[in-house]
Amino acid sequence: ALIARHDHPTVLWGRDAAAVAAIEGGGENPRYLPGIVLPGALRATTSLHEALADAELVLVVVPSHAFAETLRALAPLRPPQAGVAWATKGFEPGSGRFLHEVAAEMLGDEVPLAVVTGPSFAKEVAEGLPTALTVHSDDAAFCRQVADALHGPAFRAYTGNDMRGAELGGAMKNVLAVATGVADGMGLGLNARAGLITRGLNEMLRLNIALGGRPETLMGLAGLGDLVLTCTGDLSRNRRLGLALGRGATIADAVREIGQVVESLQTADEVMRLANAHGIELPIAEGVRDVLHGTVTPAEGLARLMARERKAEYPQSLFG
Ligand SMILES: NC(=O)C1=CN([C@@H]2O[C@H](COP(=O)(O)OP(=O)(O)OC[C@H]3O[C@@H](n4cnc5c(N)ncnc54)[C@H](OP(=O)(O)O)[C@@H]3O)[C@@H](O)[C@H]2O)C=CC1
Ligand SMILES: O=C(CO)COP(=O)(O)O
Repeated sequence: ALIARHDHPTVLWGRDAAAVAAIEGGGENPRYLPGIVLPGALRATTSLHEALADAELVLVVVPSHAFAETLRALAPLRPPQAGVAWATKGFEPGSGRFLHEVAAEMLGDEVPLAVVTGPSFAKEVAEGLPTALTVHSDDAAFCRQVADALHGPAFRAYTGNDMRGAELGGAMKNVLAVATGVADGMGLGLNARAGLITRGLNEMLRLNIALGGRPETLMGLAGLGDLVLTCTGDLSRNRRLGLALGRGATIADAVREIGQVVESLQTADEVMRLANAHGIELPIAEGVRDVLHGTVTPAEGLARLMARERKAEYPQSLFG
């Protein structure tokens, strides 16, 4: 909708014929964006072939568990001129690979790739509310092309060249949003929420540095920006999962009630796999992983965090 509003001929592909018909015929996505009038210029189709014909840019926005299969389907249909960007947040479930690694393997090293990420609830973007996010790519020209398509009167698209850091931020904030949701659901107060956000940012920074990433990416829209949004905004599905668990709901009931993708359910495992592989302690992310697996209750998770030894806030500088 955003790109179509910027006068780019835009074709949305979806697999649900009824949803596609509602968008194409009625200008509305009744399940995911009810009541929001989509631009008349936005086309929709169930044919990936039709969606990709003549495309100059492909933007993938499926959940992380569907990322690889979607790239596999689009790879043979992608016009040679079209680079591939994605707004998906997470890792490849099971392998923990970064999505830019999956994309490079499936599409080949010569295809321009970009990560679109930052604090951007879909509903607010669709409503035309002011939003700022960031596009990261190793290909500067493609990065500018993606940012230009998104940038407009109500949308600021920044650019960068740290795909790894940008993807790590988008993935980790979903896990940390569950933690603040749990704390708020348990009624632990505003101090606890601010403490979790700040120490959560510290977990992002430490893992990113262990992976060889740049701290400024995590201090920007891809990290801190999205962390604050998702840890405080009740539009976040990951935060809502935490809220429900903190109030005593079961995971199954909470997920059913939310009715949309909750990326942390997969990402928490992959974040901890990455952290363990690099010998990095992430007590908040680990607590979320264990609560999501049901091996620890929210109260036990809290007790575990509070019982940790006192230590320096920054044992060593993160900024060199
Ligand atoms: N919503 C948001 O505010 C933001 C979301 N993101 C990220 O975007 C990604 C998608 O999230 P979001 O759109 O919100 O999730 P939703 O749960 O709202 O929607 C998921 C969409 O992906 C489709 N889908 C799921 N699996 C497949 C598949 N195998 N093949 C094709 N289509 C599939 C669904 O189709 P169907 O209805 O047929 O199941 C549906 O249209 C996530 O990684 C999320 O973190 C990033 C920024 C903001
Ligand atoms: O990524 C998002 C906003 O930037 C959406 O967050 P949730 O997936 O938690 O709803």
